[in-house]
Amino acid sequence: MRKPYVFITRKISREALKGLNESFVVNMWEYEEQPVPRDILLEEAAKADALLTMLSDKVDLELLDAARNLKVIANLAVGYDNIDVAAAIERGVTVCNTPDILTDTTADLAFALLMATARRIVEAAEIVKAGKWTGWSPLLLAGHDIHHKTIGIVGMGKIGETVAKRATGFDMEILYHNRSRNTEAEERLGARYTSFEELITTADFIVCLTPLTDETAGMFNKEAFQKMKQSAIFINVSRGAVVDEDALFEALVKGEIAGAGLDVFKQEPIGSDHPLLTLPNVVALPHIGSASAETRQGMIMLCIENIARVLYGGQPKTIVNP
Ligand SMILES: NC(=O)C1=CN([C@@H]2O[C@H](COP(=O)(O)OP(=O)(O)OC[C@H]3O[C@@H](n4cnc5c(N)ncnc54)[C@H](OP(=O)(O)O)[C@@H]3O)[C@@H](O)[C@H]2O)C=CC1
Ligand SMILES: O=CC(=O)O
Repeated sequence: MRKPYVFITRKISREALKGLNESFVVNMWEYEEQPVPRDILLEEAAKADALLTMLSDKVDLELLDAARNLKVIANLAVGYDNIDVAAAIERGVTVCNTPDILTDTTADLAFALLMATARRIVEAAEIVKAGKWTGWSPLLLAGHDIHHKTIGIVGMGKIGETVAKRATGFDMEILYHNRSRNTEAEERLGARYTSFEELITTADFIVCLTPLTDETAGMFNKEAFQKMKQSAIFINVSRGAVVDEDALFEALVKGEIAGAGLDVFKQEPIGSDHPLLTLPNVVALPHIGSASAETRQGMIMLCIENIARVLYGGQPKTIVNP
């Protein structure tokens, strides 16, 4: 009998594959930092019973139509906007992601980015390393206070709540906006539900943690940035496409807002000549929200477990139900 074929779209440790190797034929793209080329992905998908994908792999109709044997896609991310989930489900393919396991690590990064942007940590460190620190002065690199300010979280889900928990330690007032109220966060963290409009006009820190959907795409546009306080700092750890990056650039250049901390971009990797990267009040990171060694290892093991469960005919631990 043919053994099920599993294709992994990025190099991961062979050690992690032990649980799959006994029962399945496993193959992987052997590069850690380079995504699998599209033609190879399509060829592999055509043979695969299971795919372990990255958020940079586009799983669209073309791929799904080529993937006649495919039973499960395990995406190494909680976000799944890279996958046409409805089309996968229609074809009987189970889609899995990695919620929960990355929540704390991503919230740590979001809060670190907020702090780095507010307190100009990257600028300050660069000045010291470049030998440009000429001495102490009263307003040298004076940034914005974080404590006792108002944080507005758009997307108060698992990660949003965990960022809010960190904000309580800084005595911050917490506002949030979702499509539906999160009463648990209100009770546990003292968060207050507001409209999107109220949140963006009153918060000192606006933190985006929604998934990328048709509704959230471009939600931070010119109009939104114009409504923010001139002292506001915008933090995005969601997906780049929730932001109109030209509008953000304009808002920063015109001083309509004070700064931005960005872990995600519309085009990843962002080109080094992108206008946003020329601004001193932008802290830009290479999409590292969940990138701690422990969490990434846990995410890989969860994907492997999900694949094994589905190929053995069972239910995955974490399934995407849009
Ligand atoms: N930068 C990085 O490395 C990482 C980025 N992420 C991103 O963070 C996202 C959130 O993850 P997680 O917290 O686990 O997901 P959750 O599903 O737990 O939370 C998402 C939240 O967004 C809200 N939301 C959805 N649509 C809208 C909308 N149109 N307007 C306002 N709020 C909305 C949801 O509430 P409601 O349904 O009531 O609207 C929910 O509270 C991921 O989808 C991913 O894109 C995640 C991990 C790492
Ligand atoms: O961006 C990362 C994710 O897990 O989603």
